[in-house]
Amino acid sequence: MRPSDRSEHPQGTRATAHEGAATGLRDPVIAARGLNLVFPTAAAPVHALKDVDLSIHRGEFVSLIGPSGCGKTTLLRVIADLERPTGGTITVNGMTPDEARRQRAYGYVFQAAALYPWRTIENNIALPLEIMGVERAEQRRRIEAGLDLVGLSGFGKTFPWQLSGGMQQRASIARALSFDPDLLLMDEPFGALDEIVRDHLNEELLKLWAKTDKTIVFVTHSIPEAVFLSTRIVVMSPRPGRIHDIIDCDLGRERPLDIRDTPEFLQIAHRVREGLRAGNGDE
Ligand SMILES: Nc1ncnc2c1ncn2[C@@H]1O[C@H](COP(=O)(O)OP(=O)(O)OP(=O)(O)O)[C@@H](O)[C@H]1O
Repeated sequence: MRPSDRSEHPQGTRATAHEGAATGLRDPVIAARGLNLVFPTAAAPVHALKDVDLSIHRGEFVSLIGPSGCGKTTLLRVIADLERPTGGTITVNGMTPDEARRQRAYGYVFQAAALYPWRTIENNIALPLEIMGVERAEQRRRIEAGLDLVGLSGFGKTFPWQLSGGMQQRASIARALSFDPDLLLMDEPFGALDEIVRDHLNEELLKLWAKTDKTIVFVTHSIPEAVFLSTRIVVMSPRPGRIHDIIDCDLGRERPLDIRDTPEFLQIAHRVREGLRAGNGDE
């Protein structure tokens, strides 16, 4: 771990050891330093992000958790170049977010599946490939691989409305992965789904992550979801939006659903809950 990263763990010490061991000295995929974002509004400026320092390394699964309005989505949108910070610096794959977006360094999965209803599932997945000018045969190959990866083989010719909410979200994940980005940004992708479907998709996402070694940044409101999925959990607090704690989640890569009943899991969940409480109390 480099000295400059120490400020990222305001209250955590375990995270420090883990990050060093797991990631060595490789350049971070995402490096935010002193990041600030103030939205000018008619009423009063909103300090959506304040002094955010965060490094995310290749192959990590990092969740952003915190109460409504703490800046989770804003941080994800800054990484994706959908918002511009008003202070500090951020790099994505060593580039500015603008360059990273142009080079299609990431796939983005929104809260709602956001599939085009007039396109079949395979044509939705093909959309980024069409925009990139990928030739037809290669498009076909990638569509099939994408459908297979998210367990939707055989559903390519259906329309979004013919699929359940969970299947639609899988299709949107396949679309985000169609051009094989190393980085996947996911904004509460399973928030609207019922618990059983969500559990299942959490398991599927973990398998996909293990298989592809992507770097994933995942926004959630759910403590169990964050602990189940993540290698690190960034606990954020609101007004202004900032990082309250970064918690190491060293449960190994193989995580069956019943890991959620183990003392290790419950201990991490407890720490996240405490962090959320303390962060809210700081207001
Ligand atoms: N375009 C905007 N203009 C003005 N204020 C904004 C804008 N986008 C976000 N905000 C404000 O910035 C703050 C952070 O919003 P953000 O959506 O990032 O929070 P969040 O943690 O993702 O919340 P939620 O969990 O409800 O999605 C909030 O106070 C929000 O109202």
